[in-house]
Amino acid sequence: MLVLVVNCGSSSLKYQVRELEPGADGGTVLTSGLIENIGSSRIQDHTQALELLAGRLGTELDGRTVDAAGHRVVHGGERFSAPVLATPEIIRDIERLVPLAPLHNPAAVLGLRAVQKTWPQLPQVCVFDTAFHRTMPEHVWRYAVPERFYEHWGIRRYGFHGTSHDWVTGQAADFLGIPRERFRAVVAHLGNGASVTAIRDGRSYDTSMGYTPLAGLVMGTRTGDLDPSVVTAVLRRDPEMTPERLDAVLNKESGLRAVAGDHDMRAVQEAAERGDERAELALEMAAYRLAKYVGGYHVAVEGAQALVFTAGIGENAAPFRKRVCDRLGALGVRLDDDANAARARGTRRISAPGSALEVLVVPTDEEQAIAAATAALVAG
Ligand SMILES: Nc1ncnc2c1ncn2[C@@H]1O[C@H](COP(=O)(O)OP(=O)(O)O)[C@@H](O)[C@H]1O
Ligand SMILES: CC(=O)OP(=O)(O)O
Ligand SMILES: [Mg+2]
Repeated sequence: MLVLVVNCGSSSLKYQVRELEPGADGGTVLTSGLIENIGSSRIQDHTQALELLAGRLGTELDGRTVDAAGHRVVHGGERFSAPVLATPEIIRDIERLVPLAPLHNPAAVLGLRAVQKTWPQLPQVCVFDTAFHRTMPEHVWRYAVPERFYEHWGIRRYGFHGTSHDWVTGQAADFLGIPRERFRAVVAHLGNGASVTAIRDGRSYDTSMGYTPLAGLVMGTRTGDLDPSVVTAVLRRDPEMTPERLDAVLNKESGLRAVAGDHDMRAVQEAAERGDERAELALEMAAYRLAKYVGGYHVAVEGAQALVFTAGIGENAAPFRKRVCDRLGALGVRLDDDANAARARGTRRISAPGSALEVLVVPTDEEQAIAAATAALVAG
């Protein structure tokens, strides 16, 4: 079976076509690609990115046709706790969740509809970022707010990047030879969006994102954790400010972009190396915030066996990993500086012998996980 996997991130569209058997692993990759910098002058939006993709597939597949498409959908709310076959009604439900994930669900909806238009008979499956975090206990997913916030509006913590956290957890446990159901870890998914998850008994116990993907770490363009009074204060003081405008400021004009003037980690690192003080400050803020979470989650899981870095920054930004690990000496974390700096690929250990936690880099593979779930659902 040929499965097209579509992963619409906030600034990128990753796709793969995989050949696989239902019930087996993610199979082999026939073709793949990445359309980056969505939102730039070259590629204005996801619709344009999808047009580009349809054109490329025509030539890359050499006449073969895909049997199903699997989509990464960021917000599944409380309704979706497992992958589902997309119907027009399901797509409308995902659209209804747009206010909860303004950077992401619109892209997923565009992707679902664009594929439907191009290949009307193609079964499509939605795989949700929120599903993996459904194992969080109630004292973790609750906010200490009046009950009606949850009852009327579903205001609770959901957590995101679940497909990635799930996949990376399995890979890390395998690498270390620890049975997954006994694996305790802290997994840091650091991309444009970034989140850290406490893994207990191989499952999600806590995670840094919340009601929306705005909470937690300092990200490329998002604030991460913030005193909610900041929101009410700005709304009161700035007569021009509206909730929609402030949403955009907190999601798209904050984080590294606000502090360092650029949202891209490569650019911020280069600026810091040139001695740019704002870039240096942004990196210290981001590393400090992450280190605090790692300490907290080490406690949450009653002693993590491993700290795992993944996604664009986690897999590639060795100086940033070092900044974080250097703050974790009190936990007994010892980095192997050479292993950390080595330009390697694949799952690898970067901690020194005797480190209290194994520190690993594990490439994430959301596409493989989505392909497997898609094939299983379509075949079943
Ligand atoms: N070699 C590298 N060094 C430092 N940062 C990198 C490197 N490669 C990619 N990144 C960073 O990874 C981030 C994008 O991660 P990615 O997982 O692709 O994001 P998303 O899927 O959320 O769009 C960007 O901040 C980018 O600068
Ligand atoms: C949920 C989220 O932040 O996704 P991304 O990292 O793709 O922006
Ligand atoms: Mg991503």
